[in-house]
Amino acid sequence: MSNGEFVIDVHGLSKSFDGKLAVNQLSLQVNKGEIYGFLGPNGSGKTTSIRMLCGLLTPDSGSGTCLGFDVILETAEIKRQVGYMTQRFSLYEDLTIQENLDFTARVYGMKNRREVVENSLERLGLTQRQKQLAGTLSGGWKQRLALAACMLHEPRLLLLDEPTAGVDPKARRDFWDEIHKLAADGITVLVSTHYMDEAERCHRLAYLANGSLLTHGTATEVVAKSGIITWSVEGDELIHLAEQLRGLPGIKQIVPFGNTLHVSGIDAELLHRSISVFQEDERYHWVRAKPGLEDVFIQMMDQSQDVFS
Ligand SMILES: Nc1ncnc2c1ncn2[C@@H]1O[C@H](COP(=O)(O)OP(=O)(O)OP(=O)(O)O)[C@@H](O)[C@H]1O
Repeated sequence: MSNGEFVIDVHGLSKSFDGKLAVNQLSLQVNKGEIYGFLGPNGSGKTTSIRMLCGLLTPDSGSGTCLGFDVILETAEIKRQVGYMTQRFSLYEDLTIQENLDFTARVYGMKNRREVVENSLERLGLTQRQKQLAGTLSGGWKQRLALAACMLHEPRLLLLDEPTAGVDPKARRDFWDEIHKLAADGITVLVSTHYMDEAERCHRLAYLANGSLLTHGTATEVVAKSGIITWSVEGDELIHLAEQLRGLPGIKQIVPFGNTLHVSGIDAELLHRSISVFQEDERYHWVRAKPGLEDVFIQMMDQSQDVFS
């Protein structure tokens, strides 16, 4: 890699579609062997960012490198060397498992195709089922097959766009174990997700809203930077309590969490003043809670809607 340091190193990437800004001045640095999470609501620009990084979309402005190659001038090299798993797995449902892998190996122009596909089938434990149509596999197996397909050419960078959407929790956990193994082998992974548990499994993460990167860092740093203060309350008829709390000074959000409500704000004193009346009510039990990523991201989503709506 020419920059010798970052696997992804881009500055000020922007992209508009029909005059509407989809990604606004994205700057991002990702280290080798790092699992970097991309979070944000639907339409926030995650896919567009990933496509600019792997050379499928040309940025309107900005510059940088991916795997040491220029994201504007050397896109052919980048495309050859990244593994890109698109949303909905991009498998051909009416081709067999073996044919899907073979097709991908052909796309990458691999010379030792047969051997590579056979090895991949064996690693997946799908040799016996290689003639089965990909469309008949379960969601978890489709996902494993798609990951195997984008790993055939041994990329050093994986770009995974919502790889676990609609997959059951066991398959998601297995998938993340696999991702961590790959990262331990030095493969860098950029992964977009809507799942908070997955966000917590990333080494670092970024949150996008309306095309702009609002925050980034480790999960702990992101929570600490947000300055959010959260109280958790237990008791009966929390739904009525929520109605009474909504809109009071200092209360920015009220979110049900199982049998509790999380009541959060940024101004500790104002928040405390607003909830103090209800703290005296013996029907409720209040404790200061450790805010999680979900509290922070809900808050960010609300803020960005305030700004952009
Ligand atoms: N090819 C395109 N033509 C026109 N508009 C597009 C195109 N691709 C993306 N957009 C728009 O750009 C914005 C960002 O979309 P993008 O798909 O990057 O978001 P996302 O964060 O990946 O969303 P999701 O979580 O739903 O996948 C959206 O408003 C989307 O409609």
